[in-house]
Amino acid sequence: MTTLNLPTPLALPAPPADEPILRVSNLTKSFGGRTVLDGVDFTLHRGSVVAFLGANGSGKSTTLKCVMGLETPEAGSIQLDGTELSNLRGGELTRARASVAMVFQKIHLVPRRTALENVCAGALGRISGPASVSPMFFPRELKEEAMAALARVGLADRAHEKAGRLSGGQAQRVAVARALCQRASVLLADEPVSALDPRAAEEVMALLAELAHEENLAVAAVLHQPDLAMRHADHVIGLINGRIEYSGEISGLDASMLSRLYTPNRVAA
Ligand SMILES: Nc1ncnc2c1ncn2[C@@H]1O[C@H](COP(=O)(O)OP(=O)(O)OP(=O)(O)O)[C@@H](O)[C@H]1O
Repeated sequence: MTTLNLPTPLALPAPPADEPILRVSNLTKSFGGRTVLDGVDFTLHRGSVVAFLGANGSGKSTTLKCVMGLETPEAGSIQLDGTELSNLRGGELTRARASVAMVFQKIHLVPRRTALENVCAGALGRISGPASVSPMFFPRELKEEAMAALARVGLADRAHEKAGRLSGGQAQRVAVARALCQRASVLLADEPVSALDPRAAEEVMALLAELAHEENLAVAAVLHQPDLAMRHADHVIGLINGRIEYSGEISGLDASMLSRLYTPNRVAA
């Protein structure tokens, strides 16, 4: 029989409720000798949306990739739920990272699989046995959880549609449902709405904000649309040349700061 192996929680005391779930300090990264992140510090809290703004090449994506382990920083600290990730190895690191999900501009769904099967795939990190190799063997309780996630993003009626037949906005919502099925507590979204039309972009950002506020997720989204950040983010981080130039409430982001953030970087991407 297929078993759902829930990850064993790390034996760490739960941080107080007002502690950040993610604390990044002094993140430093270079490519080919060129510094692209220069001492980046920020925190993410449950129940809140942080938007990363900045010109092309300012280091927004690299910041998220370092947190996800897709890039390795030269220096800095990344603490997830109070645990320094660089101190973890093997299964412990995998389990810690399982609480962070990523949503990309280029939506990574398997087009020939149904929306439901794609959402179930969010649980692959905790499944063993035949279900880990074929959706045919996904257990009933996983399908129910995936169905609830699809309902949460407003797509229960498309559960059995092949992902390749969904619109861009629907596909991105399926990707968000997959993150819910992963049971992530941090959702990193790298330009999640850049490929969507304005209405779908608005809907996806509204959904991310709703999930942050109602499901207590910590959401960080790289955006190229300051207006979307103004409507949906609780906090904004503005990067210039790999340094944080602005970190604060959306209300403090005035026209002159926005214009500075979007002055082309010294070395553009
Ligand atoms: N794998 C890589 N190899 C070499 N340089 C890279 C790599 N990834 C990113 N860079 C460089 O690092 C800098 C920051 O890139 P990054 O993608 O983080 O910027 P960004 O702010 O997300 O830009 P954009 O808005 O264009 O996506 C850019 O100059 C980019 O060319």
